[in-house]
Amino acid sequence: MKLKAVVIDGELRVVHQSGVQFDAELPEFRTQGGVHIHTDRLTVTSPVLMWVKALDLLLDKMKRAGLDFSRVRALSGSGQQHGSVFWRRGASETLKHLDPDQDLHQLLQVCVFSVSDSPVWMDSSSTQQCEDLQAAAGGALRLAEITGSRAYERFTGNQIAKLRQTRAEEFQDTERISLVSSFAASLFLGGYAAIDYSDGSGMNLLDIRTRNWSEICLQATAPHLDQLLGAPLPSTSVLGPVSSYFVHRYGFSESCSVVAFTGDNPASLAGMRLQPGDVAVSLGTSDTVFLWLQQPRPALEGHVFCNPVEQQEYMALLCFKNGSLTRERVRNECAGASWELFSAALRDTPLGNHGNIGFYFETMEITPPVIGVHRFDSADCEVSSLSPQVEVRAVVEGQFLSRRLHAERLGYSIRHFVFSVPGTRVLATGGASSNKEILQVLSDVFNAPVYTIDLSDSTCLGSAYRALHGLVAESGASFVDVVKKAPEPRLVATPHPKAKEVRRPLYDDALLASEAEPLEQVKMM
Ligand SMILES: Nc1ncnc2c1ncn2[C@@H]1O[C@H](COP(=O)(O)OP(=O)(O)O)[C@@H](O)[C@H]1O
Ligand SMILES: O=C(CO)[C@@H](O)[C@H](O)COP(=O)(O)O
Repeated sequence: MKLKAVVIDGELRVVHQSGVQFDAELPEFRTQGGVHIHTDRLTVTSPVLMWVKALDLLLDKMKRAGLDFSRVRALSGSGQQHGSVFWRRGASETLKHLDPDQDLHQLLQVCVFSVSDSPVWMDSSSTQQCEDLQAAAGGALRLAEITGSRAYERFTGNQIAKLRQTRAEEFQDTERISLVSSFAASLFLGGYAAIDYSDGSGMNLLDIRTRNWSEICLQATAPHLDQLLGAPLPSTSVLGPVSSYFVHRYGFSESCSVVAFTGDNPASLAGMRLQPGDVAVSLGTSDTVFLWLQQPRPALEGHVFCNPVEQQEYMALLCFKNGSLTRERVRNECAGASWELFSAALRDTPLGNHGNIGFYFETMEITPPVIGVHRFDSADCEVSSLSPQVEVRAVVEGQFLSRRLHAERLGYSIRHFVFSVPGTRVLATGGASSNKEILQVLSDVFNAPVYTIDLSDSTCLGSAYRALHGLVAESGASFVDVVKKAPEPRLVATPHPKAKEVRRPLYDDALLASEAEPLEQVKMM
């Protein structure tokens, strides 16, 4: 988990990149993977001041590297979706008068946040609040029709309801609630930034058709919540100029525009210049699969968000919690903690893994909502272990099989695409998309060609593209036109000629078995 920055020039070339790793460079916050997992194993938070301090470090690194901030015409950004920041009463005054001689961490460490540990996307502790919200909205499907998703524990509205019920004093002391994205934008603006439609769709609070807060959801969550949230705005909005703090401390121009920040997945859609018909697979901390949608058709599984670059359109997304961290654990146990050895194991084992497969839901999964680890040998018998090399392939094939199954279900439910339709491109991004062997398995399991963009971090690049678009969006210029000079995605893997053949008997059988019986057992654990 990192805070990262990318700077592009007018030709869309990347001219600067920097990053700050939370665990390693800010050890005083004692996070693992950027988060604290609480003793109930359900509550997951991050210290909000760690994010603030990371921004100080990042901007200092960029300055030391010689970046001329005065040439930056616009900035935007993205944050992990769903996470929330609670500003204490009086914080807006503090934000307006930041002293450029001090760093942000010093200025904001006392009395600015009513909750010091922000709930993040990995949290799954608000089940009761989810049930309450669905009951108030008239059921899970009705809630999905309004907000694009049934109630999910990590969605911000349910986290807000939980905080109001369990920490009433802190809640009373809150004057504004931001998402991680609008929180970061607020720091640059020196005032509260609006939540954009796209990231706002991950809250179970926004009506994705009217693009306004849903009255039913607001009322079921907390009194006067609209005042705490502020009005949502289009994702392409210019929110204002950068604050005088950044002008004096880093030399930004007074006319540098702050364009609305958004969620990491929406930003990634922009960074990959996703087109209708493409399937994006993001292999970051979470694995996500997302598509461009023209019409919203919300279902009980998956999410529909407002589109971050085309105001009238949408995107569909599936999120899988047991992604990179699970692959890392198997790497540590079976491949000597080395990605090279992990990749070698994938090269040395055949597609289909001789019928061995595993499903590794080490923490409560989001899609599907189950927990437990199950391995099956070639005779479909459940086994307690596999040899190290086989285990490596089993985890990657099992993960992508599950991604494909749920994406196909989403595809069918929105009647949008079916894999193996000629021309379907899988666009891969996120940290693990730098691993060619992992991408080969993705291509084989999805039976489609896999493409990447030069930068494995499409969220950052997407934020830079969105900043550029924000400068001209009001005049009607389309995002596609603004980014047409960007390099085309590169083909990195094509499916093995036998992918389809091997897939049917081995993958689909294992898939049906896992989703029916074993997972039913898991559900009862
Ligand atoms: N060579 C590699 N092979 C497989 N996975 C990798 C490799 N390098 C990094 N990763 C994975 O990428 C993840 C980080 O991805 P990143 O996109 O930076 O995360 P985030 O979405 O949280 O910003 C790490 O958890 C790590 O497991
Ligand atoms: O919960 C979701 C999407 O709904 C996650 O995808 C978060 O947006 C965080 O992702 P990482 O960037 O940490 O993988």
